[in-house]
Amino acid sequence: MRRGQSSYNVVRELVEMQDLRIGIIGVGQMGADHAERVVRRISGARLVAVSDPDLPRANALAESLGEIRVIEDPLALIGDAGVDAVIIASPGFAHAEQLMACLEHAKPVLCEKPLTMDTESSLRVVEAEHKLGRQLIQVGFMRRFDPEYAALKQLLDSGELGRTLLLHNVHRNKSVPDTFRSEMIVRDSLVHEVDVARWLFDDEIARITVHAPKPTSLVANGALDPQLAIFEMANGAIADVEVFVNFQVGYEVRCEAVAEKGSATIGLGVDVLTKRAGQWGGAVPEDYRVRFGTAYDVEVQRWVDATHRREIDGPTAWDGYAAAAVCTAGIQSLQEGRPVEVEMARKSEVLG
Ligand SMILES: NC(=O)C1=CN([C@@H]2O[C@H](COP(=O)(O)OP(=O)(O)OC[C@H]3O[C@@H](n4cnc5c(N)ncnc54)[C@H](O)[C@@H]3O)[C@@H](O)[C@H]2O)C=CC1
Ligand SMILES: O=C1[C@@H](O)[C@H](O)[C@@H](O)[C@H](O)[C@H]1O
Repeated sequence: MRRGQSSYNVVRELVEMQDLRIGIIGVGQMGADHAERVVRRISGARLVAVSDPDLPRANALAESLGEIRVIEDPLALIGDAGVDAVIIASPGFAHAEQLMACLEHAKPVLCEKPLTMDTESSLRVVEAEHKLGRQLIQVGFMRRFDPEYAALKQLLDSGELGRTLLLHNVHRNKSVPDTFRSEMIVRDSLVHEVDVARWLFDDEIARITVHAPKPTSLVANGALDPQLAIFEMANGAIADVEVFVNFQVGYEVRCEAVAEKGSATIGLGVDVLTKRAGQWGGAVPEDYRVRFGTAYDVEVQRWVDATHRREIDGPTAWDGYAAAAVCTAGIQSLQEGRPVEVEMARKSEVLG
């Protein structure tokens, strides 16, 4: 014990020494949300650094959350000896380079989806991680941690309803920025259902068709919105997905699984059903941060806990790669107006 130091402080310091020291890259909407989560709700970890090319934004966030360093260069944050683990919440185009740097420095990383922007770079990431002989990358497909999705997965896996034959999905955002084009709807939004279908069916998507009905007149950037996607799973099951990112009303995510002996639906929002002033109904969440707040909390807490054990506990780099391959085929389908086979390396050939 140092002179003048209380035993309480010694214990506190020991606890803090064991905390995972997290650095966050990209502190826009999602990164700022994760920063607040790590500071206020996650145990066994503390936020020590942030990085964002928008320095005023990074400075303002760091100041509002306490003693947090701002490291201008994201690669310097990854290499910093005071950072044990990284959350990547930069835009998708920056992920490949930042993930490779995390692998180079052997830093565990929770990377927001998409893993990278294309199949080839995603595969390079998978291969680089495999070479290290340790899984360091977890991908931010947070729906796997949502209590409703988790209950649905458990029910389907129990076999109580027989084999699952179909999934009907709805994915609607209130609105997105003007820069959100047709391809982004596939890569940034539909990618969640790509992961959900692979996860719930425990199977790969063999073929994808993305249809573009007459677009909403409420976006002026030429985006094909809404889109209707059909995933044909390798084992013959089918999932359909409506993605509509300028729905105006609010955020809605639903999934109905149809099985041999019954069906199960999540995302009805029935827990907020109210009756008042001669009307009945409930609130529609504004966005994903509201609808999936618990899922993000569980995702980050389980990632922190697993990182302490030198493991990951969630979607792997392979899952990110598979999703990238499906989205690449999906974009081709959207452009060519036909079903497209998904081209993917064999898992056993890449991972042994
Ligand atoms: N899991 C989920 O439900 C969600 C995931 N996301 C994902 O999170 C990531 C970030 O998305 P948003 O926060 O919505 O975007 P955003 O545009 O709100 O924030 C991105 C931030 O990254 C910064 N940035 C730009 N280039 C950078 C670089 N090269 N290195 C580091 N930072 C850089 C920007 O200045 C900005 O502050 C994306 O991968 C996105 O797909 C976003 C929303 C929800
Ligand atoms: O990941 C997300 C956003 O990037 C995307 O833009 C939204 O469509 C999704 O609902 C949200 O979960």
